[in-house]
Amino acid sequence: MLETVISVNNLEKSYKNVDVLKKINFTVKKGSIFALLGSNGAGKTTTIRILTTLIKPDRGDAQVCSADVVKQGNKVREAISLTGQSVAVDDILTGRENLRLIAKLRHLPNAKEVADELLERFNLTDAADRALATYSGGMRRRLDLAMSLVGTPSVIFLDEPTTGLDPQSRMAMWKIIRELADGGTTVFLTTQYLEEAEQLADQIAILNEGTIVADGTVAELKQLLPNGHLELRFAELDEAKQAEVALAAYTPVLDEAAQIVTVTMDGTVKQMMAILGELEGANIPVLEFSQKSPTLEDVFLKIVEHGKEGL
Ligand SMILES: Nc1ncnc2c1ncn2[C@@H]1O[C@H](COP(=O)(O)OP(=O)(O)OP(=O)(O)O)[C@@H](O)[C@H]1O
Repeated sequence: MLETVISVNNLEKSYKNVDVLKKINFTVKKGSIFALLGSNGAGKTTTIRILTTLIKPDRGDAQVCSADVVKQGNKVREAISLTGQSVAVDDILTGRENLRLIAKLRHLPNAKEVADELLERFNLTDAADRALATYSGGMRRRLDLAMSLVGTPSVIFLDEPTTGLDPQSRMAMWKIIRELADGGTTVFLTTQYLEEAEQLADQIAILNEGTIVADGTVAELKQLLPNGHLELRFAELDEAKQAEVALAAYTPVLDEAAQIVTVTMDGTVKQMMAILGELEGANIPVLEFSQKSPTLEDVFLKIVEHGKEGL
């Protein structure tokens, strides 16, 4: 069985009268990618700040690499690195100088080699001797991540690693993150992009109003929302409108421009046949239909809207 690298137990944190974290619990396995999802202000950064020893919880405890984040902060800090939302690198120095500086600060004997190897790995060799001020957003993020890998930490915390990146840079970042996990590094990331969590994460936890409302693999989370959708397209808008009336029992949504009616269903063949039979009986010809499984976004929105009990 895979080793647990992060363990969070009944963690609580409040600021004045705001209860940011209310007894949260989760565990993260070695070499996995864990994504913490939540709306703005849900408490994601607060969780990361506690796990990286920047702030202390009010109650509960957490261990990272078997060390307690409050009582053994030094041990935790030796095992981790944190890459924040704001890029914490020096603009006047070059990429290479930034990396060497960090390697020296970490007392690595081979700072030059470490910097060269990371520049190569992050595809920054060509820009290595340019001042950082000339780097694009994607290059800065790559350098930021490269800097956090100096000293080969066991666990890396990435707070919204791809916010503001274009699709190409985002995919390059995803590739690097996957490679890190494949190499045995545990990755803890927060993201506002559900697609990012769906693409990358082995395990996802959804934080809502200070509570973990869902925790599992993408497939497990999707099972929380068994309902799927059936999209029915019609040749004429008039037919689509008739279908909307005929299928009133299935909460239809009409897209007039596309002449598509989307209905909610339980995903069974029986119900699909009942829906199509209904239209057949009413003499409304369907041009084409397709079944849609719930996306992670559907699950997230539903949970955030209604809480887990409302699913
Ligand atoms: N130092 C502080 N003092 C008072 N309130 C704070 C402090 N830090 C965070 N908060 C509040 O705690 C709540 C959670 O903040 P946090 O930054 O953890 O959320 P988040 O999920 O990371 O949000 P975002 O996606 O916007 O970054 C917010 O309501 C925030 O205003």
